Amino acid sequence: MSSLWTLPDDLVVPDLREDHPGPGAPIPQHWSKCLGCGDDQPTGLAMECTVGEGLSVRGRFEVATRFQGGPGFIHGGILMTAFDEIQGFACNAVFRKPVVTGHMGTDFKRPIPLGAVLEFTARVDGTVRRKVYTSADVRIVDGPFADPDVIVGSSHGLFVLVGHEHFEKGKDFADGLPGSEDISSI
Ligand SMILES: CCCCC/C=C\C/C=C\C/C=C\C/C=C\CCCC(=O)SCCNC(=O)CCNC(=O)[C@H](O)C(C)(C)COP(=O)(O)OP(=O)(O)OC[C@H]1O[C@@H](n2cnc3c(N)ncnc32)[C@H](O)[C@@H]1OP(=O)(O)O
Repeated sequence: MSSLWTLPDDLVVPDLREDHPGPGAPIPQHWSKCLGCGDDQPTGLAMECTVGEGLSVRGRFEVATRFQGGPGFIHGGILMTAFDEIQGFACNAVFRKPVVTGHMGTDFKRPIPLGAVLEFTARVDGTVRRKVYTSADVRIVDGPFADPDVIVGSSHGLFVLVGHEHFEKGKDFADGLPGSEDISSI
């Protein structure tokens, strides 16, 4: 079973920037307090991301006990959080500009056990004006149920390019603010 998701006919596939780093280059957290990638967010996923082939990025994290939904398995919302993060990173790697999630859909194809090490691949499929269309999949590459040939979940997203003023509205409520070490400060 797979969700219905149709890319628009007027999709524009972006070129890679000349200074785009090659596959395997590490991508820093976008800021330390982020639930998805931050290293100063003890309840978070601390997803580690690298540049992938072409317009893609990769991300990895281990399913900790605190991410349990049904007994022994990942909570579906945690998987969606990871997909949100990695598709956001795909946009950021290609455009080096902030995006926010407008819409996301996720297919849960196989149960994912606690202790599994998940590897995500996300890519920019194209743009229409400020809209960035993305897709992603995930495999278990280590730990229980590991089989790198099996896609255990997939996702599509519509992200919207925004200016930094979008985030100004949150400053009064923020738990810290991005620093120079975070890619958000670019
Ligand atoms: C303090 C400084 C901090 C600076 C941080 C800076 C940067 C961060 C940098 C890097 C990040 C790196 C990696 C990212 C990692 C993770 C990402 C996680 C992302 C999130 O987790 S983020 C939280 C959840 N997210 C929201 O909190 C969004 C709430 N929302 C809004 O803020 C508005 O809704 C917005 C801005 C989306 C649009 O508003 P708007 O007024 O700017 O523009 P508008 O409405 O015109 O939409 C423009 C075109 O998008 C289409 N469109 C819009 N929404 C759609 C939908 N749902 N479905 C289908 N199409 C949609 C329209 O139909 C139109 O399409 P068209 O061009 O065809 O007319």
